[in-house]
Amino acid sequence: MPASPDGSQLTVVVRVRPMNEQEKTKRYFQCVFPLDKKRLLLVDPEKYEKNILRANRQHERQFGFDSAFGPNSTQEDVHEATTAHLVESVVQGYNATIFAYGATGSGKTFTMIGTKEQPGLMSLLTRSLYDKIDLDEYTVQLSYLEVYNEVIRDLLNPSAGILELMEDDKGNVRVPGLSSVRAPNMNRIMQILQEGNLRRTQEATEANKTSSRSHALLQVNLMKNNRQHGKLFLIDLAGSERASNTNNTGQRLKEGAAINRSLLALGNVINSLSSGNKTRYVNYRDSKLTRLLKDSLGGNARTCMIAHVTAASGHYEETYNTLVYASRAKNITTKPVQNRPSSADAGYTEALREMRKEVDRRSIHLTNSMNQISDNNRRNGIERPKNGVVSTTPSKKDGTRGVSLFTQLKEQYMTLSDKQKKLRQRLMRANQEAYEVSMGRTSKIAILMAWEKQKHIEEKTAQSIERLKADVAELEERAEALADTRRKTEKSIRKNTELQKGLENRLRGQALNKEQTELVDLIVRMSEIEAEKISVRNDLALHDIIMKKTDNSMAKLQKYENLAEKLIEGNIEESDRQQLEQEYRIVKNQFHYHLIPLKNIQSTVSWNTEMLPSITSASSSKMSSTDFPLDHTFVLNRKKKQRDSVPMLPPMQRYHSQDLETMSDVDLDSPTSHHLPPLNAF
Ligand SMILES: Nc1ncnc2c1ncn2[C@@H]1O[C@H](COP(=O)(O)OP(=O)(O)OP(=O)(O)O)[C@@H](O)[C@H]1O
Repeated sequence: MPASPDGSQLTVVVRVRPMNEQEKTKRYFQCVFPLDKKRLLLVDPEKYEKNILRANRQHERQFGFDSAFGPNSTQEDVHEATTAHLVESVVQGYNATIFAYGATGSGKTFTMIGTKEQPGLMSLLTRSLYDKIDLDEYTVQLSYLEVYNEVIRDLLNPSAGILELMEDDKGNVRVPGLSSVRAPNMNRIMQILQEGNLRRTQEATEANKTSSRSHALLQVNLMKNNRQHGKLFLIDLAGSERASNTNNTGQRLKEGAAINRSLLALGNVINSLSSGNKTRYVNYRDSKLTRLLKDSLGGNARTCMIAHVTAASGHYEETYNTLVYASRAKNITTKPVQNRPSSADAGYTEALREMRKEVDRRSIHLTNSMNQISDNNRRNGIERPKNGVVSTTPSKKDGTRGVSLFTQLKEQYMTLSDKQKKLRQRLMRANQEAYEVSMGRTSKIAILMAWEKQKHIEEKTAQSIERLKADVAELEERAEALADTRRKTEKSIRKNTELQKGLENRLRGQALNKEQTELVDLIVRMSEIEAEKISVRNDLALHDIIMKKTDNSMAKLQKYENLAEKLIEGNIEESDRQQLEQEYRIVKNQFHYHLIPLKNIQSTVSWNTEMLPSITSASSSKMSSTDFPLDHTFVLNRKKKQRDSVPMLPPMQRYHSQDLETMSDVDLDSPTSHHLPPLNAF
C-alpha cells in the first residue's frame, strides 16, 4: 500500500499520548477523544468554565487524518498502520520519510526511538526492512545526524565537528563528511541508535525531563550493487511549542527560537505545497531542516508525518496548534518518482563530459599545429591560401590546406550531431506522449466496450457514452498526429545519419596522422553515445509513466480494500450498507479498468532502437573501452535489447462500435454486466 488511502503520497496520522502522573496531579482532564480509527474530537476546556462572554464560542472541533491513535495504542499499532508499507516502497526503489512532529513532551521520541521494552519506529522499520530484503543482494547503511541551533553534527562520529550542507547542480542535498556505517543485523542497528541517542542534545525543560532540543535524522540507505537503491529518512523533530510556554530563559530561549525557526520554515514549506498553487515558490532555504528535507516533501519521496499530542487539558493550546498544522499538511500531494535504476544514464553523461573535454583539447592542439606549419611555410616562402579556399587533396608541401579542410569538416560533423540530438529528443517526446495517449485510449475503449454490450441503455447513459466516444476520437486524432511527427522525425534522423556517414568518410580521407584519425573516432563515438543516452532516458521516462499508472491503481486498490473492510465488519444500517455496496462496486470497477492498459502494454523497449547507430560500428570498436568512464555492461545490455526489440504498442485501429469483438489491443476480460465501470472513471 504505497499511498495514503486518499491516493496522496503524504500520510498524516496523529498519536495521542496518555496523561502522565504529573498531569493527573495537576487535575488536568482529557480533552482529546478518538472518535474512530481516523477522527479525533478536541474539546476546549473553556467549555466547562462558566464564562458568559464565551458561552457561544464553538467548543468542540473534529479533525480527520489518515489514522488516529488513542492513548492506548502500541508501537506496533502505529507501525503496522502507518509505516510498515513504506518499507515495501523503499525496496521498490522509492525514498520514504517519516517525521515525528509535536510539542515538547508529546511523545515524539517515544514513537521514533521508544524504549528497550517498547522499541519505536526506527527499530521496527529497519527490522521490517531486513525481513524484506535478500542480504546477498542488498546492504543497509546508516547515517545519523542532529540539527541543533542550525548546526549539523554527526551523531555517529562526534569528533567530525560541525558539518555543512551542500547542494550539487542537480539540487541533490548532501552532507560531506557525514559518516555512514554498515548495519549487518538488528543488534548492530539498536547499538548504533542507542549510541547516537546518547549524544543528542537533551535538557530538562519544564514540560519534559529529557527534552530533545535538536532534530534527529536517521538515514537508512538501501544499497544494491554499491549504489543507492532506496532511502528511508526517520526524523525525530524537536518540540514545536512556543518558547514562552515552557518558561525557558537564556540558552533555552535561544534554542526555542532556533527550533521554532526551523519548524516555521517547515510549516511554510508545507503551506506552500498544500496551497495547491503549483506556481507558488516553495522556499526550502530558510533552515537546515527544510533544506535536508527538500527531497522528502517536494516530490521524490513518500512521506509520513506522525503528529503527537497529549490528551491533557493543560496542553490544549499546543494540541490545537499541532492538529491544525497536521490537517493543513494533509493537503500536500507529492509526486513520488522512483529512483532511476542505479542512475542508468549517469555513465553516459560522465563519458560525454570527458569526451567533450578531449575533443576541445585535441582541437586546440590541432589549431596550434596548423599555426606552426603556417609559420614554417612562411619562413620557407610558401604563402597561406586566401579566403579559406582549400584543396580537397592534402598537399605534403602545404599541410595547412588539409588541416584547414579537416577542421571545417569536423565542425560540420559536430553541428550535424547537435541537430541529430535535437531530432532524437523530439522523437522521444513524441514517443512518450503517444505512449500515454495509447494507455488512456485503451482504458476508455475497455469501458465503452463493457457499456455497449448492454441491451437497454438509458438516455443519460447514452449521452455519457457519446462523450466517452468523443474523448476516444480525440485521443485517436492526437495519436495520429504524433505518429506523423514520429514518421517525419525518423525520416530526418535517417537522412542526417547518411550525411554524417558521408562526412565521417571525408574526414577519415582527410586525416593526415594518427592524432587526426583519433579525433574522428572520438567525435563519431560521441555522437553515438549521445544517441544511446537519449534512448536510455526514453526508456526511463516510459518506465516512470508505467509506475505512475501503477501508483494510481494502487490508490484505487486501497480505497477498494477499505470499503471491503467496512462491509465485512458489518455493524451498519441497511441504507448505509446499500450505499457502501454501490460505492464498492464502482471502486472495484475503477481498479479493474485502471489495470487494463497496464496488462496490455509490453513494457520494455524503446521505439527508437533502429534510430540508433550500431554499437559495434567500426569507429566504436576502435575506441578503447577504458578510454572513457562509460559503464560498458550497460552498452552490452542495450545491444541485447536491440536484438530483442519489438514495437512497443500495437498498430492503432480507430475504434468503431461494430469492431467490438475484433479489437485486438484490449483485454476483453471485463467484469460481468452488473459490474459496469463508471463512465466518468478517468
Ligand atoms: N504513547 C506513550 N505511551 C506511554 N508513554 C509515553 C507515550 N508517549 C510518550 N510517553 C512518555 O512521555 C514522556 C515524554 O515523551 P517523549 O520524550 O517521547 O516526548 P517528546 O515529544 O520527544 O519531547 P521532546 O520534544 O521534549 O523531546 C516520556 O517519559 C515518554 O516515555
